[in-house]
Amino acid sequence: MGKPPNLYAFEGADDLASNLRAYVIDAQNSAVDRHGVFRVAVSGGSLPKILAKALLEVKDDRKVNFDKWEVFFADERAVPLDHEDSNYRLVKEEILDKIPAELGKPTVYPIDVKYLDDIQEMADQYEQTLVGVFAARDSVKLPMFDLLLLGCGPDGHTCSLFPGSPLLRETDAWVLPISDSPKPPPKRITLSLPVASHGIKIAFVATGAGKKDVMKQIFDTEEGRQLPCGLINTYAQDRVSWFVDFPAIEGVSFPSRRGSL
Ligand SMILES: O=C(O)[C@H](O)[C@@H](O)[C@H](O)[C@H](O)COP(=O)(O)O
Repeated sequence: MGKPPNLYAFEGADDLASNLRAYVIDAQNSAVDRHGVFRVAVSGGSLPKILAKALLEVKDDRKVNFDKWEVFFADERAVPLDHEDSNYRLVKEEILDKIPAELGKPTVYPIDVKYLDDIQEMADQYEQTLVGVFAARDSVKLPMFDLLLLGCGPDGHTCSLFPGSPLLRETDAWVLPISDSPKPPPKRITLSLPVASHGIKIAFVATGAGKKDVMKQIFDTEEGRQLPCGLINTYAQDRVSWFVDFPAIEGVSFPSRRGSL
């Protein structure tokens, strides 16, 4: 038995956002001290809006140093970048377009839309992007993000890794195509489970009563530990922190720290 993940629960969105902010800025500062940049992978879904609140709305005296950020997509839908299903578009509209000039500009790595009709090629190209940034594949086994910011679906999926998917068994590729995602749209690319579990820090954000059944499964049952989010908890242990609100953990027995980090 390793060290369990951290589960932080907050009464409201403001509290969650200010604690998420503190956590992200700590991760940013240690990454910048370590290697001069902050490499982050983000998901779609409800996460970008909550992250925007944490990074851009909460006021305190600590600085989000966007100049040092390199932003990647933990998963992305195979659609044009201005399409309403695009995670890039979501992150751009919620966060990138709203960053005030004095906080600097992140470097962003979207998918290459040349390959919309060939998602295997799109996944391979995105993997090559990671290779270019994180070092050659033969010199590092897996890319190590400083922080992965992930969501959790009501079925326990994360990134575009869905329960029972053969993609969960992939041990070699860093980025995988999926053509039959149960959550629309069907065609996507996603980080593989080993990459998603390998971050220096991994944060899940899950809010609302719609998540309470899956949270109970993931934290309180053996079956739930086999779901994609549960597998990341098992592999990454206390490198994982969950930021949730009270409705999302109603009935969960696993101990949570309430109110602050
Ligand atoms: O592109 C996607 O579909 C997302 O990356 C996906 O993995 C998301 O994070 C979860 O479905 C949770 O979404 P919610 O936070 O909206 O429930």
